[in-house]
Amino acid sequence: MESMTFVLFGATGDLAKRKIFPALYNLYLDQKIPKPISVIGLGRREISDQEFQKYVEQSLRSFSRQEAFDQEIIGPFLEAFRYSVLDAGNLEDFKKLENIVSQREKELNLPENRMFYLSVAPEYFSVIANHIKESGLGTTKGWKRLIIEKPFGHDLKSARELNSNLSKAFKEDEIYRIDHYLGKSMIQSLESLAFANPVLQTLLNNKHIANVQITASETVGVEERAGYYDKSGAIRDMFQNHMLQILMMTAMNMPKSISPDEIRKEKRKVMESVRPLKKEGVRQDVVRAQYKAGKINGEPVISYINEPGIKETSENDTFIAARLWIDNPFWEGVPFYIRTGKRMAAKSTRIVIEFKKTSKKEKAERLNPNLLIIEISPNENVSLLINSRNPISGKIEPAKISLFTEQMDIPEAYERLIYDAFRGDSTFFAHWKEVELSWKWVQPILEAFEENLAPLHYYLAGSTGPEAVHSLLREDGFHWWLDEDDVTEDRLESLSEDLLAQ
Ligand SMILES: NC(=O)C1=CN([C@@H]2O[C@H](COP(=O)(O)OP(=O)(O)OC[C@H]3O[C@@H](n4cnc5c(N)ncnc54)[C@H](OP(=O)(O)O)[C@@H]3O)[C@@H](O)[C@H]2O)C=CC1
Ligand SMILES: O=C1O[C@H](COP(=O)(O)O)[C@@H](O)[C@H](O)[C@H]1O
Repeated sequence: MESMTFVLFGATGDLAKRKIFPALYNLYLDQKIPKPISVIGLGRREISDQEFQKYVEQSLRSFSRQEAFDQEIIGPFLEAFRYSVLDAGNLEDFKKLENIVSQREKELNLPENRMFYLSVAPEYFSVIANHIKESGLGTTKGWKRLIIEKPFGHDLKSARELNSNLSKAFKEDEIYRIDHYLGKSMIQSLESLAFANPVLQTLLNNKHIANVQITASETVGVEERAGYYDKSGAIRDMFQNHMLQILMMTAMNMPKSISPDEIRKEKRKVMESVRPLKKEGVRQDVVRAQYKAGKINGEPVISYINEPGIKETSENDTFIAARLWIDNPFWEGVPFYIRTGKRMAAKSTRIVIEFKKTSKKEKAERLNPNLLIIEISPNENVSLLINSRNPISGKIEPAKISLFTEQMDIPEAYERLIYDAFRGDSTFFAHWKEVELSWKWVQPILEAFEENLAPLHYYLAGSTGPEAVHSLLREDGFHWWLDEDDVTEDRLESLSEDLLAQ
């Protein structure tokens, strides 16, 4: 890993405090950080280098995964940090920054490798990229990289504009678009799950699969982000990026080789094959909804429109579900159901793959279909629900084969992604083509919502979504699996018992 300068725009913000500093520190403790490194934090407020280092230390004490705060350990880490005041709109501030960066490169004898992390509001992305170019900061004898946070655009047009602006200063292979779901360990394991298990590889196609269900349910509400969320909704906040990324990772074919280019090429092919929607047809395949007051874990929860900062007339979606078809020879005829929502019964991100019942006997005896269950968070697990004969009763009973990964103290998504960016590995960052294809697919849905062509449904906080999301599957003869309060071991046990009782 080459030494570098890590330039952090938005160093006084929430994301830096909760995720970026702790990720850097954990990488440092795990010896996965370039040595030496220069870190330059930027924000508008006036603070000294010493105050900034204290601020970083506080963030580590509150949010670091590993607790190692002896002065001889934390001291050298903090010593790498400097701070400079910068207003994104002021080119002079960038020229001043260029001096600080160059001076530190000389002091530490660093090559001119510069990583720019934009942890600021999206309206600053283009101007910052432009000023990096104009000030000479981006003209180096080493490499330069840009890490950019979501949201990447607000719709197809704005995403294209943003990309065109960024590409005046950075080439595609220098841009690392963060989608933190791609940093989750189970998502990263999806491709090797099939690759390392020919038995699964053979089965994951339309000959054997009845449907695929992808869920990301959250118990939290809009939190302190009313201003952003009420304009974004579940469709832009979760669906266009995280959910479609999970779809691509789940449905892609085996890449020819495990390289960033090949993996991203296969992901792109999935998005190219997803059957486009027309805005007039959105209501048939998409369910949008908003939460009303309810209870979560026995505690009362207010409705979305009563959340601080949300207008009582808001028709924003806090839940979205869709039925998608992938028109390629592997997945032709297999519906993919995707849903995500806030204030639902449980926090759970998971993929459930339902196998077809192939024999008449299976159907006649109403046996449980086989399920491949991939739990992404908060638990990480892969399990297979199969039917087996109980040697004592002679009955066929569902049994679960679990492939537990020990719950070690595994690195957080931001740690993995920043480490990959340090090494120049872009596999688990979103390529522009993936982002563009996702916005293109989502665009008719945005238009249908705007033109009220799809009704807004309601669901109770603490539920599993509106009735319409259940009828969406019922129409096809399916139902959502593991849809009760929790996806725990107990839940799977009781599922087995329910099926047995049928
Ligand atoms: N927070 C989160 O959990 C997540 C955030 N994101 C994304 O990360 C980015 C940052 O979010 P977050 O940290 O929450 O935002 P905050 O509002 O907490 O912080 C914004 C940062 O930007 C700086 N800033 C504001 N205006 C300017 C300006 N004109 N010029 C230079 N710097 C400026 C602020 O500096 P100062 O305060 O000193 O003025 C502050 O450091 C956003 O794109 C957000 O969408 C993505 C996923 C999750
Ligand atoms: O990007 C986002 O993700 C979080 C959910 O992330 P998770 O890792 O906890 O599953 C979501 O709460 C937030 O609204 C969204 O912006």
